[in-house]
Formats: sequence, structure tokens, C-alpha cells
Amino acid sequence: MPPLLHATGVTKSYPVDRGTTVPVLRGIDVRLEPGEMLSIVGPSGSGKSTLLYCLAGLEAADGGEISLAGARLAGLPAARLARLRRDTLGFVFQSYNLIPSLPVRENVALPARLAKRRLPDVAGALAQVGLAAHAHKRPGSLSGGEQQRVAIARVLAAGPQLVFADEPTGALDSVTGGQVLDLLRGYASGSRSVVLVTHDLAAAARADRTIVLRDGAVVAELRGASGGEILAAFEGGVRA
Ligand SMILES: Nc1ncnc2c1ncn2[C@@H]1O[C@H](COP(=O)(O)OP(=O)(O)OP(=O)(O)O)[C@@H](O)[C@H]1O
Repeated sequence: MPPLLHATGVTKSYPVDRGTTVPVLRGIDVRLEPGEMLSIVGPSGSGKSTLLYCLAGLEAADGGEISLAGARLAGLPAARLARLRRDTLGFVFQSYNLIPSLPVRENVALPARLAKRRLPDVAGALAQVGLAAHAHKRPGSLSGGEQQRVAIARVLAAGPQLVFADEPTGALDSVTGGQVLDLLRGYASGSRSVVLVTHDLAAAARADRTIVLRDGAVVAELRGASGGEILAAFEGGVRA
């Protein structure tokens, strides 16, 4: 099977001052096979979220090439890009991005409603993240960790080929975070893949492959590495 995601030489800069830009991604290559879970780690500000947003087509890269499910993102008309994102991927945002006016169960059902697809098993998805009893509540009445789990249930219920998750365990205690990682780990199989950005090196070690970023560049790429091995690469920046 062709890679689900293939990116080469991805660059991105942000404007800082009048006419000045600062490079945030400096030529990054990423390849993701069907069934694979990839983690991206790196110090704060190294470009992890920016890379994830570019790979998911939520931010336009300045240079390089990104293909998602065989479609090149550069130059794709906005409507086609939106359709590709809707049909192919799910994104777990660091800030959850739940709709405050809708009850939890409607938040989970929303992607299917927007795509005019058959409704997923919303109750089952909420049960998977331990929130079956919260289906009727509004997101604002839940804790940050509970909202994070609703965001994860929403993405997993929609069943996309590719899940991008930006710090999905950041707001969770270690037990609940472990359960969420189990779900993501279990999700990455067959034709479905997961890309995870995390600060937590033990979480990163659950992935099949890990890339370590520093200052917008990949300084190490490891396969089946332990948390300790990822830490060594993180600290040493050695390409394994
Ligand atoms: N929209 C933006 N405009 C300007 N600069 C930005 C923007 N988004 C990110 N940056 C800058 O790009 C750099 C990388 O940010 P990014 O959020 O990708 O890093 P990160 O590795 O995900 O960090 P963290 O672990 O703290 O979330 C940072 O210096 C950040 O300030």
C-alpha cells in the first residue's frame, strides 16, 4: 500500500516583525504507512504543532511537498482540501475545540452530521473514554481532562483513516492518559494510522516510530524505541 502521508522538505516561517520572518520548519521529511503510529517529540517551540497542522492541511506549508491519501496538498482548491480533510482525517486539538452550545453527544456526532454520513455509535465512543454518563452535558460543565476525552471520542467515532493528535494526554492524569494512549494505539491498525505530538516521552514510546524535532529540523528518527532511548536522542540529537 502507498504511504497515507508523505511529506518532503516541508518548510514554514512565521512573520515576526515588519518584513522579518522566522523559520519554524526547516525542511522536514515524514512518511506514514497504513496501520502505523508515529510520534513527534521535541522541546517547546521546536515546531511540533506547526508540523502537525501543515501535515493535516490546516496550515499551508511554505515549501516542500505534502501528500495525504495520495493527494498533493499544495495548490489544492480550498473546497477540495476541506473535503479531503473531512473524508480522510480527524484532528484532536490541544484546545479540544468542542462546540460549547451542543451537548457532549452532539459534539461527538457532529463530524458525521456535517459529512451527511450515518451516525456513529456515539454512546459506545463515549463509553470507550469513560464518559457514558456525561452524554447529555454541555462541554463547559466538564473538566479539562473530560473535554479532552470528548474530543478524542469525537475523532475516533468518526473513524477517519488518519488521526492527528496534538498533546492528547496533556490534560489527563497518568491512568486516564494511559487509557487514551491505549485507544490511539489500538486505532492504528489495518488502514488506519495515528500521528501523535507529545511532550511525554513514555507516551511517544507507544508509537511504532518517533521523530525528534529541534529548532524545526528532524534530529533523530527511531523505530520501536523505549522512553529512555527517545530521551537520549532528545538530549543528544543523534540520528539513530
Ligand atoms: N501563528 C503563529 N504566528 C507566529 N509564530 C508562531 C505561530 N505559531 C507558532 N509560532 C511560533 O513557531 C514556533 C513553533 O511553535 P509550535 O507551536 O509549532 O511549537 P511546539 O513544538 O508545538 O511547542 P509546544 O511544545 O510549546 O506546544 C514557536 O516559536 C512559536 O512561537
